[in-house]
Amino acid sequence: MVHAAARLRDPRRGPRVHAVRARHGDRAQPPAAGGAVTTDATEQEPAPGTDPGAPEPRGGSTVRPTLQIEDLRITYRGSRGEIPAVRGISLTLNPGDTLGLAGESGCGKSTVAAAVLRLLPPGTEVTGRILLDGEDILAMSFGKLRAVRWAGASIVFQGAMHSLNPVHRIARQIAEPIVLHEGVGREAAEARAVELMAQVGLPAWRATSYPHELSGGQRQRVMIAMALACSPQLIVADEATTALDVMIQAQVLRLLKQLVTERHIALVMISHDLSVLADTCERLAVMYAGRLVEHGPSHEVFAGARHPYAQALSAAFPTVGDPAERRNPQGLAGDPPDPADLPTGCSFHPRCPVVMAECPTTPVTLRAARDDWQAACLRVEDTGTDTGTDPAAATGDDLPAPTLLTKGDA
Ligand SMILES: Nc1ncnc2c1ncn2[C@@H]1O[C@H](COP(=O)(O)OP(=O)(O)OP(=O)(O)O)[C@@H](O)[C@H]1O
Repeated sequence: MVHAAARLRDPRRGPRVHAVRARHGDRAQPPAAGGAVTTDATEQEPAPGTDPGAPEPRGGSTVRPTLQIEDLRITYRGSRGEIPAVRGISLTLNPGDTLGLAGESGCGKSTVAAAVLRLLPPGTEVTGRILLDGEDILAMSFGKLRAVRWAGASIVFQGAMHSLNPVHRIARQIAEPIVLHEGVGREAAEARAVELMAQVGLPAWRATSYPHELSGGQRQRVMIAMALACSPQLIVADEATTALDVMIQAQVLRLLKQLVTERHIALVMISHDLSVLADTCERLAVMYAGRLVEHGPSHEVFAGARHPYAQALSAAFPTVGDPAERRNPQGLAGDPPDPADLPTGCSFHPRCPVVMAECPTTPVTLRAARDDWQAACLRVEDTGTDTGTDPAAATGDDLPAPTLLTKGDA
């Protein structure tokens, strides 16, 4: 299970201020001008309250989380100035957990995904912590990071055609990470590639095909086979099936779900489509304007979200099944805010159909609607059924200083 509980950080702690620090190593860049980052008090106090989840005892033993994200904040820096795309996200996935990450375009989903494998552009500022099997991704040397990509965690993006090398045959491409990470000879690695192809439903004769000879669904399967090649503990699937037609999408999703279950892999699946996430993942997290606004059991969130934004998102999809319970899709007026200029109080209040007088002035973070279900809305009564610990409260001020990503990360 994914754990998240909503203990609010002690407001007396106040906002944390970190000095910007460039990591030394591969082609390191100098620290950003100014040398310090302060996030405004509105946003910091109280801090977003999802629990990164202390390792949960299972059958008497302690399970080390596959992925632990603690108070992650990400700011892009470029010609458009500073764009705070992620504003304090905490999540924990244990082995075998499946988490769907949903939200409209621009809410920060892909930024979180890219951060997990440190694939953000140079100059991006990251604070908080990302632990993969206990190892700090942001503090890792580039050499170690290279070893972790594919073998520890792999990512499947939308648009496999662009991710595959057009001049190499399929088996060779799937074999590549095996050769690279396991020191296996090319012939043996390609034999393994053919086995992997069988697991994702691709016939052996396709081993010698080029990407352009495959359909979109087949190419996406190749990407999944590559993602599985080095038996990672974590797969991040970012809109991995969005471009596929519905039949192929259903097949690929079934396959992914099956492989994840069989191999006890943790899965973070990103999509605009809440219904797909609800069908594939056991838990659902909804993002808005760089923050989590709801996090709970998939089917329950999809059927009865607590946050008005998550409600609107799920109402945008038709339900199937019992005709008596069927609903027509409904839209949501307005657009997500500019990440660099968020509305005060609850960021969603200008679009909220049930906005209250205090919403524009009162910052709101995740509240425990239930021990396994949180929503960031003033209308949600905080049951205080917190099962975990606030990362900051648990560790004091020991969260690392921000990392300024360097060219070596790209
Ligand atoms: N490389 C970048 N440089 C500057 N800003 C960026 C960069 N990548 C993303 N952003 C901005 O960060 C914010 C979050 O983008 P992100 O792609 O993470 O959202 P998303 O929820 O994944 O959207 P989508 O579903 O469209 O991929 C957006 O405002 C986006 O414009």
